[in-house]
Amino acid sequence: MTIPAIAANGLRKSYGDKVVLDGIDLTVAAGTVFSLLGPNGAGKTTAVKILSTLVTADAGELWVGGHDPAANPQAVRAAIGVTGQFSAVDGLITGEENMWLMADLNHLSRRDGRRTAAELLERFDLTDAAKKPASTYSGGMKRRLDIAMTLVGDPRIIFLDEPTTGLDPRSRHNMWGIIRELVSDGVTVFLTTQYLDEADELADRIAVLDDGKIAAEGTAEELKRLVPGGHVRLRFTDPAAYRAAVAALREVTPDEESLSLQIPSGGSQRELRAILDRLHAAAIEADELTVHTPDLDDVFFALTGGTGIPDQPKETAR
Ligand SMILES: Nc1ncnc2c1ncn2[C@@H]1O[C@H](COP(=O)(O)OP(=O)(O)OP(=O)(O)O)[C@@H](O)[C@H]1O
Repeated sequence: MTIPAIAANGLRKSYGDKVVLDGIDLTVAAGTVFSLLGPNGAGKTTAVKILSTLVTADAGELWVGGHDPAANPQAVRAAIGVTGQFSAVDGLITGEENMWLMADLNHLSRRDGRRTAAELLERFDLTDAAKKPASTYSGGMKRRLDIAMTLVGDPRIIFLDEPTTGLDPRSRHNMWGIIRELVSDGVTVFLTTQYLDEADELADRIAVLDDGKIAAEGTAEELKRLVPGGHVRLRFTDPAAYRAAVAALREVTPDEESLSLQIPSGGSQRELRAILDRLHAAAIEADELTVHTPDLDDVFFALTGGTGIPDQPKETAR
């Protein structure tokens, strides 16, 4: 068995009376993306802070990059990079100067530091902005600079704490490309996010954090199999047709206001035909029929009672 890049066993942390992490177990294989998914305040940042040695745990066995963060924080720090809500970017100096500072902190020679900085600025499309103060950068540019600064130390494990929160769709997709590139270089990524589509898109494994506990853990596909979220949705413009359909079909969840109804379904041809046959037999014509397969939204709502996840565009209809 290979040694995991990150492991936690029974991780606990409270602030006063508030239990933030209530016995968390997780394992992250080297070279994979692990996503800790949860709503605001779920404890994601606290978990990152503990694993990256910024905060000490109350209890639990931890293992990061071959070391125990509590016993050997320096060794853990040498193996990891952290970017996110507590960004290291200094807005008063230029992007390039931020990179040079990082090179100094990593004890690179002046020559190596300048070369590495130039290469990373180029890689993250920041060469043109390199001589401008970082305070003038857009949100996406700041995040890219933050990651570039982290990579100066060539970490094998990177913690990305909500790397795309607040970014526009284009910058989000850029960031996803950067994360994929890191993984293709063999880096292990520990990603926290409140976005289900982000976890679905990037993560090899996902843990859903809710109320200080891991509510479920697995691949996106495994998590989706946990919930019977699949359904067919029919929409009508004619109220009479809508009412006739509600009467004609079985297991219907009607929504009077939108003149639509849902029928649980795995979306197979046979199931669809059964629905269409019934509509046909009753001479009812729906104005719209969509098939929805379960997605991480369904998983999340089933597991957590639907607290606090922001609205996201649903792209599951076909
Ligand atoms: N230093 C602290 N002192 C007291 N309470 C804290 C401290 N840090 C975090 N908390 C509390 O712990 C809980 C979890 O916070 P944390 O920042 O880990 O959540 P999160 O999942 O990262 O959420 P967000 O998406 O808002 O960053 C919150 O209720 C927060 O108020």
